[in-house]
Amino acid sequence: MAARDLVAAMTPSWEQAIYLFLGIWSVWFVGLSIQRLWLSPLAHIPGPKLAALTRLYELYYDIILGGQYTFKISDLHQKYGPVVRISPSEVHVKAHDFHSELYASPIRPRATWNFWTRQFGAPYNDLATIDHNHHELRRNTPNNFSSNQQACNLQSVIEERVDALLHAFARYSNDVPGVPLNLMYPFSAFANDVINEYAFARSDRLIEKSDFGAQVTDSLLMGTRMGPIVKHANWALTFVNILPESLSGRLAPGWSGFLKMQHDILAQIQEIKASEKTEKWRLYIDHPTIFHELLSSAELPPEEKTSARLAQEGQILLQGGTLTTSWTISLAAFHLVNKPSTLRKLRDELFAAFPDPAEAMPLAKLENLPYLRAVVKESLRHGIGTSGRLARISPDETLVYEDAESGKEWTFRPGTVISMSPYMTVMDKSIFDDPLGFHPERWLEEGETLDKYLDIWGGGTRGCLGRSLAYAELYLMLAKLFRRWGGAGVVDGSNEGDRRLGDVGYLKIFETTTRDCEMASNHFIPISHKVSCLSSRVLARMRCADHDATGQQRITVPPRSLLAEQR
Ligand code: HEM
Repeated sequence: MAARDLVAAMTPSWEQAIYLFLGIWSVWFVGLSIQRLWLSPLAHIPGPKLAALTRLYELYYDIILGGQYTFKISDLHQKYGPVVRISPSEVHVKAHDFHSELYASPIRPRATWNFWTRQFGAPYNDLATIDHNHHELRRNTPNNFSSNQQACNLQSVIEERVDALLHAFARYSNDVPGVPLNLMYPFSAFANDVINEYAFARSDRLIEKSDFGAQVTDSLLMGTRMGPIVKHANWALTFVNILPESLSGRLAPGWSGFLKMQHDILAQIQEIKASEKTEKWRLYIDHPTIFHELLSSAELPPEEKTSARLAQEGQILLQGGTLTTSWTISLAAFHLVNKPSTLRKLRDELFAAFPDPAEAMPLAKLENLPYLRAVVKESLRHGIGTSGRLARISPDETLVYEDAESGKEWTFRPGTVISMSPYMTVMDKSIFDDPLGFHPERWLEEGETLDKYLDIWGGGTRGCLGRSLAYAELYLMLAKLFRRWGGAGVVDGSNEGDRRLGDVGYLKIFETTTRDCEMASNHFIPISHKVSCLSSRVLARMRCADHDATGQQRITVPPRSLLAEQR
């Protein structure tokens, strides 16, 4: 009896329990605040106190306002200078001359940060690998795979898909003349087919589908839109993953398509694994898939060759290889048609270099056409690449940044999380005059001096793996498209463009303005305005030349059968 009384006396009431909890929480909160605001090695870095105190500050801009933190960080730099503390453990630097110091050469190890890599939802992937040496090990095999030489070797694969797309454009404009087409989908189908063919030696041939496989693009976009949520609340991904697929597909629109992509990749890996040491494996010698490369690598230990890990490599290749490139091509097409003076110059150059439209277009020759090269660079600048920041940690080297303007020196201890954003360089007025304008000429006038500011590929040993492939796709697509198709201004607006005898057709802009194409939010890749209807990023009405409603120029049109013969 006495013991029971003692237990009862010691058991706190609900009220007491709440006070106890609040007391402990307050002590913890005060301690944490003192540590973050005054004792942290980052305490001397300027920035908003709230950002230094809690990650909820970043969450507010990322999730509540929807991908707005990049813009907020820009504002913070205006207020606090080139070095700003943007979260309890992250410093952001806006100073291009620090880029080579932060991203550094391979002999200066750079790790990355697990909070930052969570957004990719693929923790075993190369891009998400934290440790420098581990990343090197994983990266080494696909690095050989994605060399310049490999992109050249696969020129025929890329060209075949470009031709297929131009054929699909002609078919579309004949079948439904004047009906607008959202160009993002066909260009995304193109990039997706190429990366599938390039890395997995197979293709869903989205270009041939009547809607250009729009669901695949939407699923990939949905994956990137989940990024900020997964970064701040990683459990959300675990939760969605443990739900039955029929339910998770309904909760997150586009998720079913994303899961299908993952299943397809896994199925292919299992098929390839099963074919090891058989005749089928040998059939791939001419065009090995990334999985053949990884599985036969002598450097990679068995734990690096599990199906789950390989599937994540495949997933990031598909995501990285589709949306970035296709968005850049969409922007190039939009801006060229929207600014006829640039289209005219490009077409003059293409017509002079390739008098016969059916002539082969070797990549090496295209890369040496100055105006085309300038158009590609300007489009990449507008595309930004990854609109988010790229974080690095120097594990054992102290980094120093000296602000030339103020003479102030900043020292970052080993282990400090430091990030920079390509967006802030490529949209910097002091480097690129009228940064939102489309001016390929700047790359001709200022020669190679601007090249170092086009840092959209990231840097150091972790820089983009698909750079050569992306360049090859951009050159071939833009050259072939605008050698055969002209531009005709804006639907219900100006008819000014560039239409020439022999053109297969022309592109006209439909309900899209330059502002619509500007970055409106960051979901690791830039998402443009018209956020509510992502699908309307760039619209172009297409017509084969005989459907020319303006009557300005009647051009003999190749009938569909002739188009097919030309190929
Ligand atoms: C316009 C086109 C593209 C742009 C602007 C771009 C940009 C980038 C950037 C900024 C990074 C992060 C680099 C870093 O952390 O320093 C990256 C990584 C990556 N990209 Fe691209 N990318 C493009 C196209 C492609 C293509 C076509 C592929 C497919 C082969 C690809 C595959 C990858 C992969 C696998 C990584 C991770 C590399 C690693 O961590 O080792 N990208 N890309």
